[in-house]
Amino acid sequence: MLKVINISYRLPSQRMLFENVSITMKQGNIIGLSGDSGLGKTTFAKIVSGYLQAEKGEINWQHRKHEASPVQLIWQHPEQAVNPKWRIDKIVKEAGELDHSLLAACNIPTDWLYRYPSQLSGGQLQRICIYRCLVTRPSYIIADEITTMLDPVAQADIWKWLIHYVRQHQIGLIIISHDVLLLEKLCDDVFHFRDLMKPTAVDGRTIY
Ligand SMILES: Nc1ncnc2c1ncn2[C@@H]1O[C@H](COP(=O)(O)OP(=O)(O)OP(=O)(O)O)[C@@H](O)[C@H]1O
Repeated sequence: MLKVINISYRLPSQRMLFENVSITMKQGNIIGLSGDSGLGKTTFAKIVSGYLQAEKGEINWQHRKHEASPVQLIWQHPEQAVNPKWRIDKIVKEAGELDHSLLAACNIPTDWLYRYPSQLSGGQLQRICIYRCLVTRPSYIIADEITTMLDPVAQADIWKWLIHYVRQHQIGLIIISHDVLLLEKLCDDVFHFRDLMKPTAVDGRTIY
């Protein structure tokens, strides 16, 4: 179980961005998170995956001993998530030993490993970022607008195998998107970010 309990975040300007956000999910569940621009969804994702510290609140998970965070974030802009001066083989090996069966599952031909990020399309580079996330064997993944910049065919392609993979490996997935129709198609449940902040969430909002 991933339990996020009453987390609050204050911006450098001292304005509270959000207060008492709670969510509970099991491995193997797929949850959609929508909400207006600027509500704090990306900030929430960064906190839960360990990139930012909440002002208060708790994040708990049950996880086997592991070096990498059990909650991994896949970013919206893959080109900003990788070092442009590194070849792809170096980028992926940074996250873990090369796993050829996972490369095949991600539909990544080995010749991509000898290219630089600028020599791959946005969709191809996002696959590399997804591989890099999966090779750390996460228990949970937060996918923050990961296909927004892709054409519909590339979008459908990524979701088809990623959803299959997380279901097969019992990984919990939170998908953040403005596309509510897409969320309704892919997810077991869809929530508006604002609903996670309701006062009723004081003792932790339980999904399922
Ligand atoms: N380090 C920071 N300094 C100042 N303001 C920040 C900082 N980080 C986030 N913000 C502000 O916090 C608000 C929430 O940002 P965030 O990216 O989390 O929202 P979001 O809900 O993901 O939006 P979108 O749907 O547009 O991606 C925005 O107004 C943003 O400008």
